[in-house]
Amino acid sequence: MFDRDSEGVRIELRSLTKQYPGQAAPAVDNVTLDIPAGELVVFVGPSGCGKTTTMKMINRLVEPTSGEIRIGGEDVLSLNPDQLRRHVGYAIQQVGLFPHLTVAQNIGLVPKLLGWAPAKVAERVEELLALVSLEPSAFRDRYPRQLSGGQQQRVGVARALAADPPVMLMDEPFGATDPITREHLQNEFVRLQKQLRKTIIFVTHDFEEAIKLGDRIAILRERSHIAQYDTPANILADPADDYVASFIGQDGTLKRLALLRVEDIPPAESSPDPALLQVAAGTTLREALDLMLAHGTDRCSTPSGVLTYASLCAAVGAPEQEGAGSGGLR
Ligand SMILES: Nc1ncnc2c1ncn2[C@@H]1O[C@H](COP(=O)(O)OP(=O)(O)OP(=O)(O)O)[C@@H](O)[C@H]1O
Repeated sequence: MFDRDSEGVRIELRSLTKQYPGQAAPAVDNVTLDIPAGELVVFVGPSGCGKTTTMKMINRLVEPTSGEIRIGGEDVLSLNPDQLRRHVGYAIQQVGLFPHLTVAQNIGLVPKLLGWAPAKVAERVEELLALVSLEPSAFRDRYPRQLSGGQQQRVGVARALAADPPVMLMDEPFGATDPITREHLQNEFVRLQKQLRKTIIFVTHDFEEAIKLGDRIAILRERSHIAQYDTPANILADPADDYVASFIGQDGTLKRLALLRVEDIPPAESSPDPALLQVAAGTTLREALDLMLAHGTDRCSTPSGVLTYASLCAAVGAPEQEGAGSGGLR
């Protein structure tokens, strides 16, 4: 199957349609989309617009009414659905851990089905627990009921990664956690994906989450019609229409600042200035702005030079406001 290589493979959806029996309109209507190898694509859209149906057709938990799906060039509809699902990682909000199996047994389920030797399964479980920041010795023998919601979701993500599939489908995998745990899981996930470069489809109705995680975002309307499919930066800079703009909301400028780091923009002066507020490389422009506001200054120094409030505004095409440095972007 397409997972000879555990790095991502391309997914192609062609005129994909799902008409549930007895429904007047299709839940997904004629969707065509290319998901490049190794990218994380987020589907965002309102409840009922068909995100989950679209995703579940890719691992054939839902059978398409018509259309084509290719993963790594292979025609998914001609594969055996059970075999297919062993090669596509799947993580969902409800986690779906088996209550009577330990954490290690839950994570090892698919590798075991694929016939891995027990020692290799055990080794993989240890590696994955460490990867999702759960201490193996403390967690491997617990049962799901002995874990917090956030810990269960991590085990869910570890299980989806277990057989090292090139494709992962994730349906609100962090949805059931409180905002702090959720942010922590998102940060870990961004770090993981930088290493793993899987092809991931990630469903959420949280646009902030989409911006944070997505290489690209597909903003969906009803019946999974694609309103815009582009990088977070391009969507924020140039929303296709009012519908897309309504997802971005009033604080589009702040969201764009959060996507750029201080080294990404031309400094106002090219040498650092030790007398100014010091901001480390890797800091986002939004964090730099917050620091400048907190220190009551409109200038800061980074390893690549001096940034000013005006240079931040110019970087995201925002009009510079009167009284620069006093919170004009807020
Ligand atoms: N098994 C089913 N039988 C009939 N209709 C269904 C079935 N599953 C989903 N639908 C309908 O298809 C449409 C799309 O549902 P889907 O779950 O894909 O949306 P979604 O965007 O994932 O929604 P949410 O964000 O609320 O999970 C909805 O109108 C839903 O009622």
